Amino acid sequence: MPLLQIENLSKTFHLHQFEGKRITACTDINLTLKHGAFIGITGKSGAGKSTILKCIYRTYIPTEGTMVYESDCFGRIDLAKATEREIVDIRLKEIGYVSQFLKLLPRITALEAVEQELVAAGSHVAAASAEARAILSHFGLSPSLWDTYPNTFSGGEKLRLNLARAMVKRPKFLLLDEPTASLDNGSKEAVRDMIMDLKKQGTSMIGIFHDLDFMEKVVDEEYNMRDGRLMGV
Ligand SMILES: Nc1ncnc2c1ncn2[C@@H]1O[C@H](COP(=O)(O)OP(=O)(O)OP(=O)(O)O)[C@@H](O)[C@H]1O
Repeated sequence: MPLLQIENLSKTFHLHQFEGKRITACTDINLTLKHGAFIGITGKSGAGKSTILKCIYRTYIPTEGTMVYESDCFGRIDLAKATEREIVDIRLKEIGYVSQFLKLLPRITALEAVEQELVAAGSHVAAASAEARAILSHFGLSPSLWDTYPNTFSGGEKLRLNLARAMVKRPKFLLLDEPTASLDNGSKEAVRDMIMDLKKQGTSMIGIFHDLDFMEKVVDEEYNMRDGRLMGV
């Protein structure tokens, strides 16, 4: 059994404020992710790449299709039909999501944001603090920023904090939406090291990339998206 089997996935948005206009972001997506594998997806802006990741993470509820996932918590489960409670549990313990956009509660410092992830997953506070510091250093987030609020961080700083938050829990399955966007070469190296490290430990991943050189060095399989459809390359 693969880790994730997506069949006939489609997502259509209904824009009620525009007289019911519809936008079909992705259509008839079929994808198999084996345990421990890394799939890379490229494609033009607006092709529907992020929509696939957001359906898997259940930020969006798919319009059609199934996404059967081998969960540690629940066994085989269709993420398209899982309850909100099941999704919350799976996000907490199994699936990480990284993007450049950061949604944090106000007045939570960068260090606390990483510590919280670990504590929510069951770590002790002292251990969480040490691990959080180590991973923020790994991703080159300046220690002078650790005790400040991330809402003023640059795009690259937000991304590095997001990477630290998602990767520190060593999730079983990681979704990466442009994990190297707006990073300098040193930070890209840190992301690559962490990806290779997670791969060695068996983490399965799906990532969206505009940086094809970076992608080709880390993924096992590549797909290209065009007009909402997924094609092999
Ligand atoms: N919440 C939403 N409501 C309405 N339309 C949406 C929504 N999310 C995405 N879309 C539309 O779906 C299409 C695909 O968007 P998506 O973000 O998946 O593309 P993408 O390939 O990830 O693009 P990019 O590389 O620019 O991030 C776009 O036309 C977008 O406007």
